[in-house]
Amino acid sequence: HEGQHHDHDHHRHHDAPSHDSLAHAEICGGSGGSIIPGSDGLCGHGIAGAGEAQKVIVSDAESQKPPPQDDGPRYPLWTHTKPCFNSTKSELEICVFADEKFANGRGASFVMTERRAAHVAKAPAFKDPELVKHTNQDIHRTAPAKYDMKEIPGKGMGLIAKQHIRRGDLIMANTVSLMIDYRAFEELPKEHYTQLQAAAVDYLPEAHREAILALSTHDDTDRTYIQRVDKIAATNAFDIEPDEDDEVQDYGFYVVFPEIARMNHDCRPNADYYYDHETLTQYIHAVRDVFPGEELTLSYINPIMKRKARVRKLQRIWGFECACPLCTQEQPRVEASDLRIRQIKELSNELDDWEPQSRANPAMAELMISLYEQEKLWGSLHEAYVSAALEYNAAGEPWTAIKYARLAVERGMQVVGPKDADVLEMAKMAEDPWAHWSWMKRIKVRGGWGKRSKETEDDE
Ligand SMILES: C[S@@+](CC[C@H](N)C(=O)[O-])C[C@H]1O[C@@H](n2cnc3c(N)ncnc32)[C@H](O)[C@@H]1O
Repeated sequence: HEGQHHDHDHHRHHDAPSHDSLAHAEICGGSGGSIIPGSDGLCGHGIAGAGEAQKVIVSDAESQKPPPQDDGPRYPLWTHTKPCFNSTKSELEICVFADEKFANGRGASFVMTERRAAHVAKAPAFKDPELVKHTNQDIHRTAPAKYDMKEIPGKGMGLIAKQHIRRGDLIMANTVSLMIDYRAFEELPKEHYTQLQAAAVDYLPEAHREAILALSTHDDTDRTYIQRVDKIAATNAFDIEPDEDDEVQDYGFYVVFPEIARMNHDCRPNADYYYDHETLTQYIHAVRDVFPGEELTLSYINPIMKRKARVRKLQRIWGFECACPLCTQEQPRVEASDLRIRQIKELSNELDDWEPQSRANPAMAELMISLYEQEKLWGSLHEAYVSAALEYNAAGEPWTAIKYARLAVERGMQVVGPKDADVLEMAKMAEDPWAHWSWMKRIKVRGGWGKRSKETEDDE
């Protein structure tokens, strides 16, 4: 049951993760090395992040002026840049890059190539700690928590709401603690990437490191330090896709966030997550109202799967028997749910088809919304609203299109975030549906506005 990670393929990018959980499962787990890498002796002499910023610094040094406050990342950026290992398959060299000062002293560690670390370091969060001032309430709390961490029978620890949390409320947000380029698992032998992981954790400031080391390993097997860090990463990491400007698009990141890592799985969760590359932050919002005493949950897998597939995937990848309310209800209810899932998939294919032969129409999108509601897929509902906005607009009904575009924005902001492509597109459509590519689309392709289609004429 090695190599678990949060599979986020239910949000738009259905085929995006290039590494299915199993790919990592094969390389994670098992025996690790035994050396705990010490300090790399490079403290305080790290390399600069972006090339551009380096130029600014060089010219400042020449003119004896201090670097401008608002230009370029802090310098030196990295407090550690070692150890490094060369790939056995390519020219790549993969190292640990740690920044103890990141996010107002919380720190963050990266296992990646120097080039990719420089790309990540261009994120505004490195320049402007104000951006992440209110995140990371776990280690040095300045606001009361909305939950308590408690032992949950059969699940290890979990988070229990201690107050009413409204739909859309932010529950917590964490900046990256340990961010690993997926290529580390492909390019390096296990004994090397596990050493990099352990060193990366070692370089985090003490309280932060302790929070990571206290995380679940899923079982209590005896392990070396390096094996334990590897198992902690495998039990708690999320898959993060590369940002649009990243020159590496085929490999994402494997990322641990210690506070978020305490949330257990439910097939119909009350919270959802999205990652923002600019702030290097994972945000967790409630997708429905949560009452005091309820456990806060996320779905570790695509929730739009039939029961058997969900149970099998959770068992295979995470090693637990799903006992969530959806998986344990009586048979007639399970069957009704599975039928709805099947219909959602069929409708989704039809609605995604923009060729003239598609039968998609607004009623089909309305049915989709209803099925999502019946299934309590609150974290995915914005997808159905997007379909409805497109269908109404394509049918030439701008006001209903605007209504659904607004609903898609409102829901989408909480689960895929304000910078998500769908959310931005829906915001634009809500302003001017007539200028959107979908305007009259289903009518035009069927023979032009006002004209009867050839098929209808032939039928008569
Ligand atoms: C990301 S951690 C969640 C927090 C963890 N329970 C803890 O004690 O820190 C993932 C691990 O929690 C446990 N877990 C999560 N959801 C569960 C569920 N629905 N049923 C049983 N165990 C679950 C499994 O051991 C899984 O490997």
